[in-house]
Amino acid sequence: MLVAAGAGDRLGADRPKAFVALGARVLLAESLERLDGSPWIDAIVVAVPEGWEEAAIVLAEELVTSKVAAVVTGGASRAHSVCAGLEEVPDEALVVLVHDAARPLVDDGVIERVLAPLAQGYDGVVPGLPVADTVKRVERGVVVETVDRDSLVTVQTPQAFPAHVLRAAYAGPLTDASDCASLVEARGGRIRVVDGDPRLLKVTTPADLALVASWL
Ligand SMILES: Nc1ccn([C@@H]2O[C@H](COP(=O)(O)OP(=O)(O)OP(=O)(O)O)[C@@H](O)[C@H]2O)c(=O)n1
Ligand SMILES: C[C@](O)(CO)[C@H](O)COP(=O)(O)O
Repeated sequence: MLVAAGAGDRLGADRPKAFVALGARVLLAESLERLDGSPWIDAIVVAVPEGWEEAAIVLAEELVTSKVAAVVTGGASRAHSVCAGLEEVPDEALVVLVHDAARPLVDDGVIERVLAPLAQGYDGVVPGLPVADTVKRVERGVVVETVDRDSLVTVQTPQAFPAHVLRAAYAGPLTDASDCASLVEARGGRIRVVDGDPRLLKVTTPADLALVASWL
């Protein structure tokens, strides 16, 4: 599943983030084409903002993608968009991989890394990166604690789950979960972390967009 229904307020563009230019085409095109070309992926459900469904269908046709099973209207939060996408995931799917369109530079390396540990019985697998900076907990502008960063990672997508585990997690309250794994964790699920990739940077600000464009 490719979630692309965010507004992109922090990017400050005149259109939803998935449809801003990245190089010669739109941001959504990059991850869509990469997932479509992956031998590990059979079907793709794309969630886009209301009013952008037709644009996404046209884009998929222009890219000559062959695996787009459905384009759905996303929701008010990422979790609601994932929920909408899950409705269209084929019943026979055993594994669901959820990826942010805002991370265009997805490749088969990270897809293989998140899929492999599922065979060992994990309830989910996420790519993570070590924290490079010192981390402090702050209250009203004053440091209250310097946090031990050795056990911390920042988490990326794609995130992979057995389909029944992800469906069960999204059948309950969505809370304000910022990623899929946190809903699985809340039900006691065991999530494995594998190596992420700095080039899987999430395009959030204009500086991120310029950086990712320079890597293309
Ligand atoms: N209602 C939402 C919100 C986010 N996303 C997707 O979730 C991913 C991560 O979201 P992020 O880029 O962090 O947030 P945006 O809502 O897109 O950006 P902003 O918070 O700046 O508005 C993106 O691919 C985004 O399209 C989504 O499908 N539906
Ligand atoms: C899912 C995610 O990309 C994992 O890092 C991230 O939580 C989404 O960010 P958001 O800003 O909370 O939408």
